[in-house]
Amino acid sequence: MESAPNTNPVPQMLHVESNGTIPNSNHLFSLRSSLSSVKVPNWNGDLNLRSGKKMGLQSKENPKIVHGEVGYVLEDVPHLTDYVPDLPSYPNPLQDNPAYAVVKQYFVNLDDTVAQKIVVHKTSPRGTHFRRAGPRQRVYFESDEVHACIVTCGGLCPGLNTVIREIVCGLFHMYGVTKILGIEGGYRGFYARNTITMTPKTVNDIHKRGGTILGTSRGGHDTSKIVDSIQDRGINQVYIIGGDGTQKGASVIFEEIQRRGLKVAVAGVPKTIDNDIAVIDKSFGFDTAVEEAERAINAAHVEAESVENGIGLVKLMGRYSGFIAMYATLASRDVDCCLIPESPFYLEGKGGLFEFIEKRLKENGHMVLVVAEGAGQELIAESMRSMDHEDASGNKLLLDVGLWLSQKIKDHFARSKKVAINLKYIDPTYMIRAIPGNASDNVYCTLLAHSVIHGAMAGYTGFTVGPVNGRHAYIPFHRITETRNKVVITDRMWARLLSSTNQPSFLSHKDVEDAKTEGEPVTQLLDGENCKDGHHVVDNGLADNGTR
Ligand SMILES: Nc1ncnc2c1ncn2[C@@H]1O[C@H](COP(=O)(O)OP(=O)(O)O)[C@@H](O)[C@H]1O
Ligand SMILES: O=P(O)(O)OC[C@H]1O[C@](O)(COP(=O)(O)O)[C@@H](O)[C@@H]1O
Ligand SMILES: [Mg+2]
Repeated sequence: MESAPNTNPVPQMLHVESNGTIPNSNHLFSLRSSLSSVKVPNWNGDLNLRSGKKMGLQSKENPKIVHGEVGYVLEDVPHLTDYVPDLPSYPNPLQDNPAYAVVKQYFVNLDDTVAQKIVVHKTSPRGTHFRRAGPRQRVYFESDEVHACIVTCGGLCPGLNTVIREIVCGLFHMYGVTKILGIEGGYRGFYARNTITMTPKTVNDIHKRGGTILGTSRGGHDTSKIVDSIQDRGINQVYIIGGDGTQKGASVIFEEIQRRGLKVAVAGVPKTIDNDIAVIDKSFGFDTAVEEAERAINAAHVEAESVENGIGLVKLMGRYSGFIAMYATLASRDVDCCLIPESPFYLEGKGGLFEFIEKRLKENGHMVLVVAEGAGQELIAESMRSMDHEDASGNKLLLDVGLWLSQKIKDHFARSKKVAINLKYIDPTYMIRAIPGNASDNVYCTLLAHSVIHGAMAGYTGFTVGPVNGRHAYIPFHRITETRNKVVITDRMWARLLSSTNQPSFLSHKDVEDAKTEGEPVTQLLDGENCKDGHHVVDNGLADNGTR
């Protein structure tokens, strides 16, 4: 354990040449040869990257966007050389690593980028791209200079320990980094808790455990205290694992570090069990959660079919997005009705839930309902106290739809006296996220860890890593925090679900039309995503698997 921060000074001055250029900026502009025009909005006016002029501090309001031919756009991530002067680079030590040296084309070409949209028309512009993740020929840290730290924030998710383990082992084995600290208990751990020294030995078997060995928390994001702690301890690589809230926090930390002119790479690994993080294909732990959710649905099915007029009701996580409920339903095939936040429903009257339950019980003698925790919140609010409560991170605190729905169904059938039902309610909420990652999530976590390490070592900062159409990319923080993925109820995946359960859509003609307009363009099935304002991505998050 290390308790007292050391005071290892790091460069504080932001050096700008008198002619406004940034030294060592060649790296940054390696794309320039292939670009017809390069436009960087708001960076001290409209400057041209070809001239290598200073770009100003980067932020959500001042993104690093590069335009190329035929509508090519690179939404780039910041690099330490953008604001730290005279940064030397070094050959990547992986060149001498026997495990990697034999791999043909192991290093990523500096000009490689990943397209956000892969389904295009003959006349489509090339569209938005992100920088491809992976090891570079040259790095901006020497192995013994690196002092890394890892922090986990927000809710738990299967695979957290695997990401931690692989960051530690990857830094150690690939880059020879030995100084790695674990920050305990989320963001507040930077200034209020001790740190843990981490080595491959101490993390050796943590991937077999659920949770995070570092602990986590909500709230407690005090930017200046966090950056003071980073600076005081001499930390120069910060690995931040967490969801949308965490990545917003990481973005603010990056901006403060940049403002102070510190040579510190800030890199995020996106985490959320709800799979609602924008841009990336899928978040780690999601598959594991769906698998575990299916076990609960199985139990509900067994209970329901064993009694007369049995109803099994399962509540699953999904605060704003119903991906877990949708995929668990699709995987199970035992579910008669799936309710998610994106699809409003109603209980009474023609086309309502009660009518459907009666019909299914008559047909089959039992039924299984799955409800995502964020579903029907407005309905509950009508019959219960106010719903405007928040947790320490500012997330909406939900009213318990599972208990509410159970009671409503029981009341309805008691009142109608038509059928005597036997309802079993299962709430596996925390069980699906407090488990270790499954095999495929563990491999995915390893790739995420490797990608994030390569990015930080190569001097990139202010980025999150994740697969975009199957290729790992470096994505600027703001792109994954400005919007969240939701199930598009006018998209094919939801149609598949409706056809597998044969449940009512609960939508009027007007609802369908409204949903289509919200998700413009209506050609989304061809595009594979809903794009608004150029980059508002709202799709089912599971691209590149041939399912769309
Ligand atoms: N807008 C924000 N700016 C700075 N920090 C934030 C912001 N939103 C959330 N955070 C911080 O990020 C951490 C995790 O956020 P939370 O929403 O609880 O989980 P998650 O990252 O999983 O979404 C908390 O410590 C919280 O204080
Ligand atoms: O009880 P907690 O820890 O606040 O977590 C509950 C919430 O966390 C989630 O799992 C997602 O949280 P994140 O924002 O951390 O990804 C939600 O589905 C759920 O509502
Ligand atoms: Mg969140």
